[in-house]
Amino acid sequence: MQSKPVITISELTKNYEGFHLHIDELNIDAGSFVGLIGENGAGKSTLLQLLLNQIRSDTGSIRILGSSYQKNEQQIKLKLGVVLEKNFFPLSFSASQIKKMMRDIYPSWDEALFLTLLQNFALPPTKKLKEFSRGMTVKLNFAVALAHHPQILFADEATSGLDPIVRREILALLESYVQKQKMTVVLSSHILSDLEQVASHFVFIHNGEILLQENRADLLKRFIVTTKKHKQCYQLKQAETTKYLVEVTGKKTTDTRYATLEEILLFLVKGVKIDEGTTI
Ligand SMILES: Nc1ncnc2c1ncn2[C@@H]1O[C@H](COP(=O)(O)OP(=O)(O)OP(=O)(O)O)[C@@H](O)[C@H]1O
Repeated sequence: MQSKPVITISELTKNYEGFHLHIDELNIDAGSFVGLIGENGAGKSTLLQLLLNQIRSDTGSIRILGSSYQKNEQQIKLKLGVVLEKNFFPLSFSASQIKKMMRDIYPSWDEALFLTLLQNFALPPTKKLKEFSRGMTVKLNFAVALAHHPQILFADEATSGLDPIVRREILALLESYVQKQKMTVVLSSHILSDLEQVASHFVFIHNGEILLQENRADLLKRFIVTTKKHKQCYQLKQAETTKYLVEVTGKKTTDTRYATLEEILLFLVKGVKIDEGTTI
């Protein structure tokens, strides 16, 4: 059965000097874990800011949970969880003080869940944020974002600068919310190996446009890496060997392997597409 989209974008544009974001169409279904990926300056944060109504688009429309910000901003925002790269809570606050603040904002605030998350993350309730490490701060921000049962969670580069163990802990938690509660996650990250493990869909932005949107299972089975040149392939010259990315047409042979997400993106952006008849 097809899920209903919880995010619908059509003909969205946003212009800055020297940068143009243009998204024809993007639909994100409930219960998806979307990895938003792209090079520095590709437009990931701009798209997330538009999705959160932090900036206005020049043209086009965004519908979140079947409604628009023009009509229902407050109701929509109460159903969203947000974790950004920078912490936005006062550093003089403790987790307990943040808890008091959040329960006045969110009618769906779940105090028991928040305390459980603090405990699971081993976060002290009374220590001030200014005494937290980066990892502790990020965990707290996720605990706050999850404790009001958001239907969609947006995270922009939130796990950058964290060690792999903390990142895995956070991603596994998000994965469990997606699977058990059909929460939708849209998470931007440059750590492609993380996303390769947890994301169910990838949206790849390049120069302000969506170059690729595909589900994980299809994308990671679509390309193989080989050292043999094929008639139609992407070539990436590296220091020692030249590797080719080939779209899978038949069976994968034993001398090839599936491309990683990082290789696919690197080949698509930096690789040279070799068409039939081209000599290299
Ligand atoms: N407020 C702004 N005013 C002018 N230009 C902006 C503004 N915000 C973003 N831009 C420009 O929009 C482009 C996309 O930036 P954005 O932050 O969306 O990229 P990103 O994909 O999130 O990059 P990164 O991975 O480096 O965080 C950049 O060229 C940036 O300079």
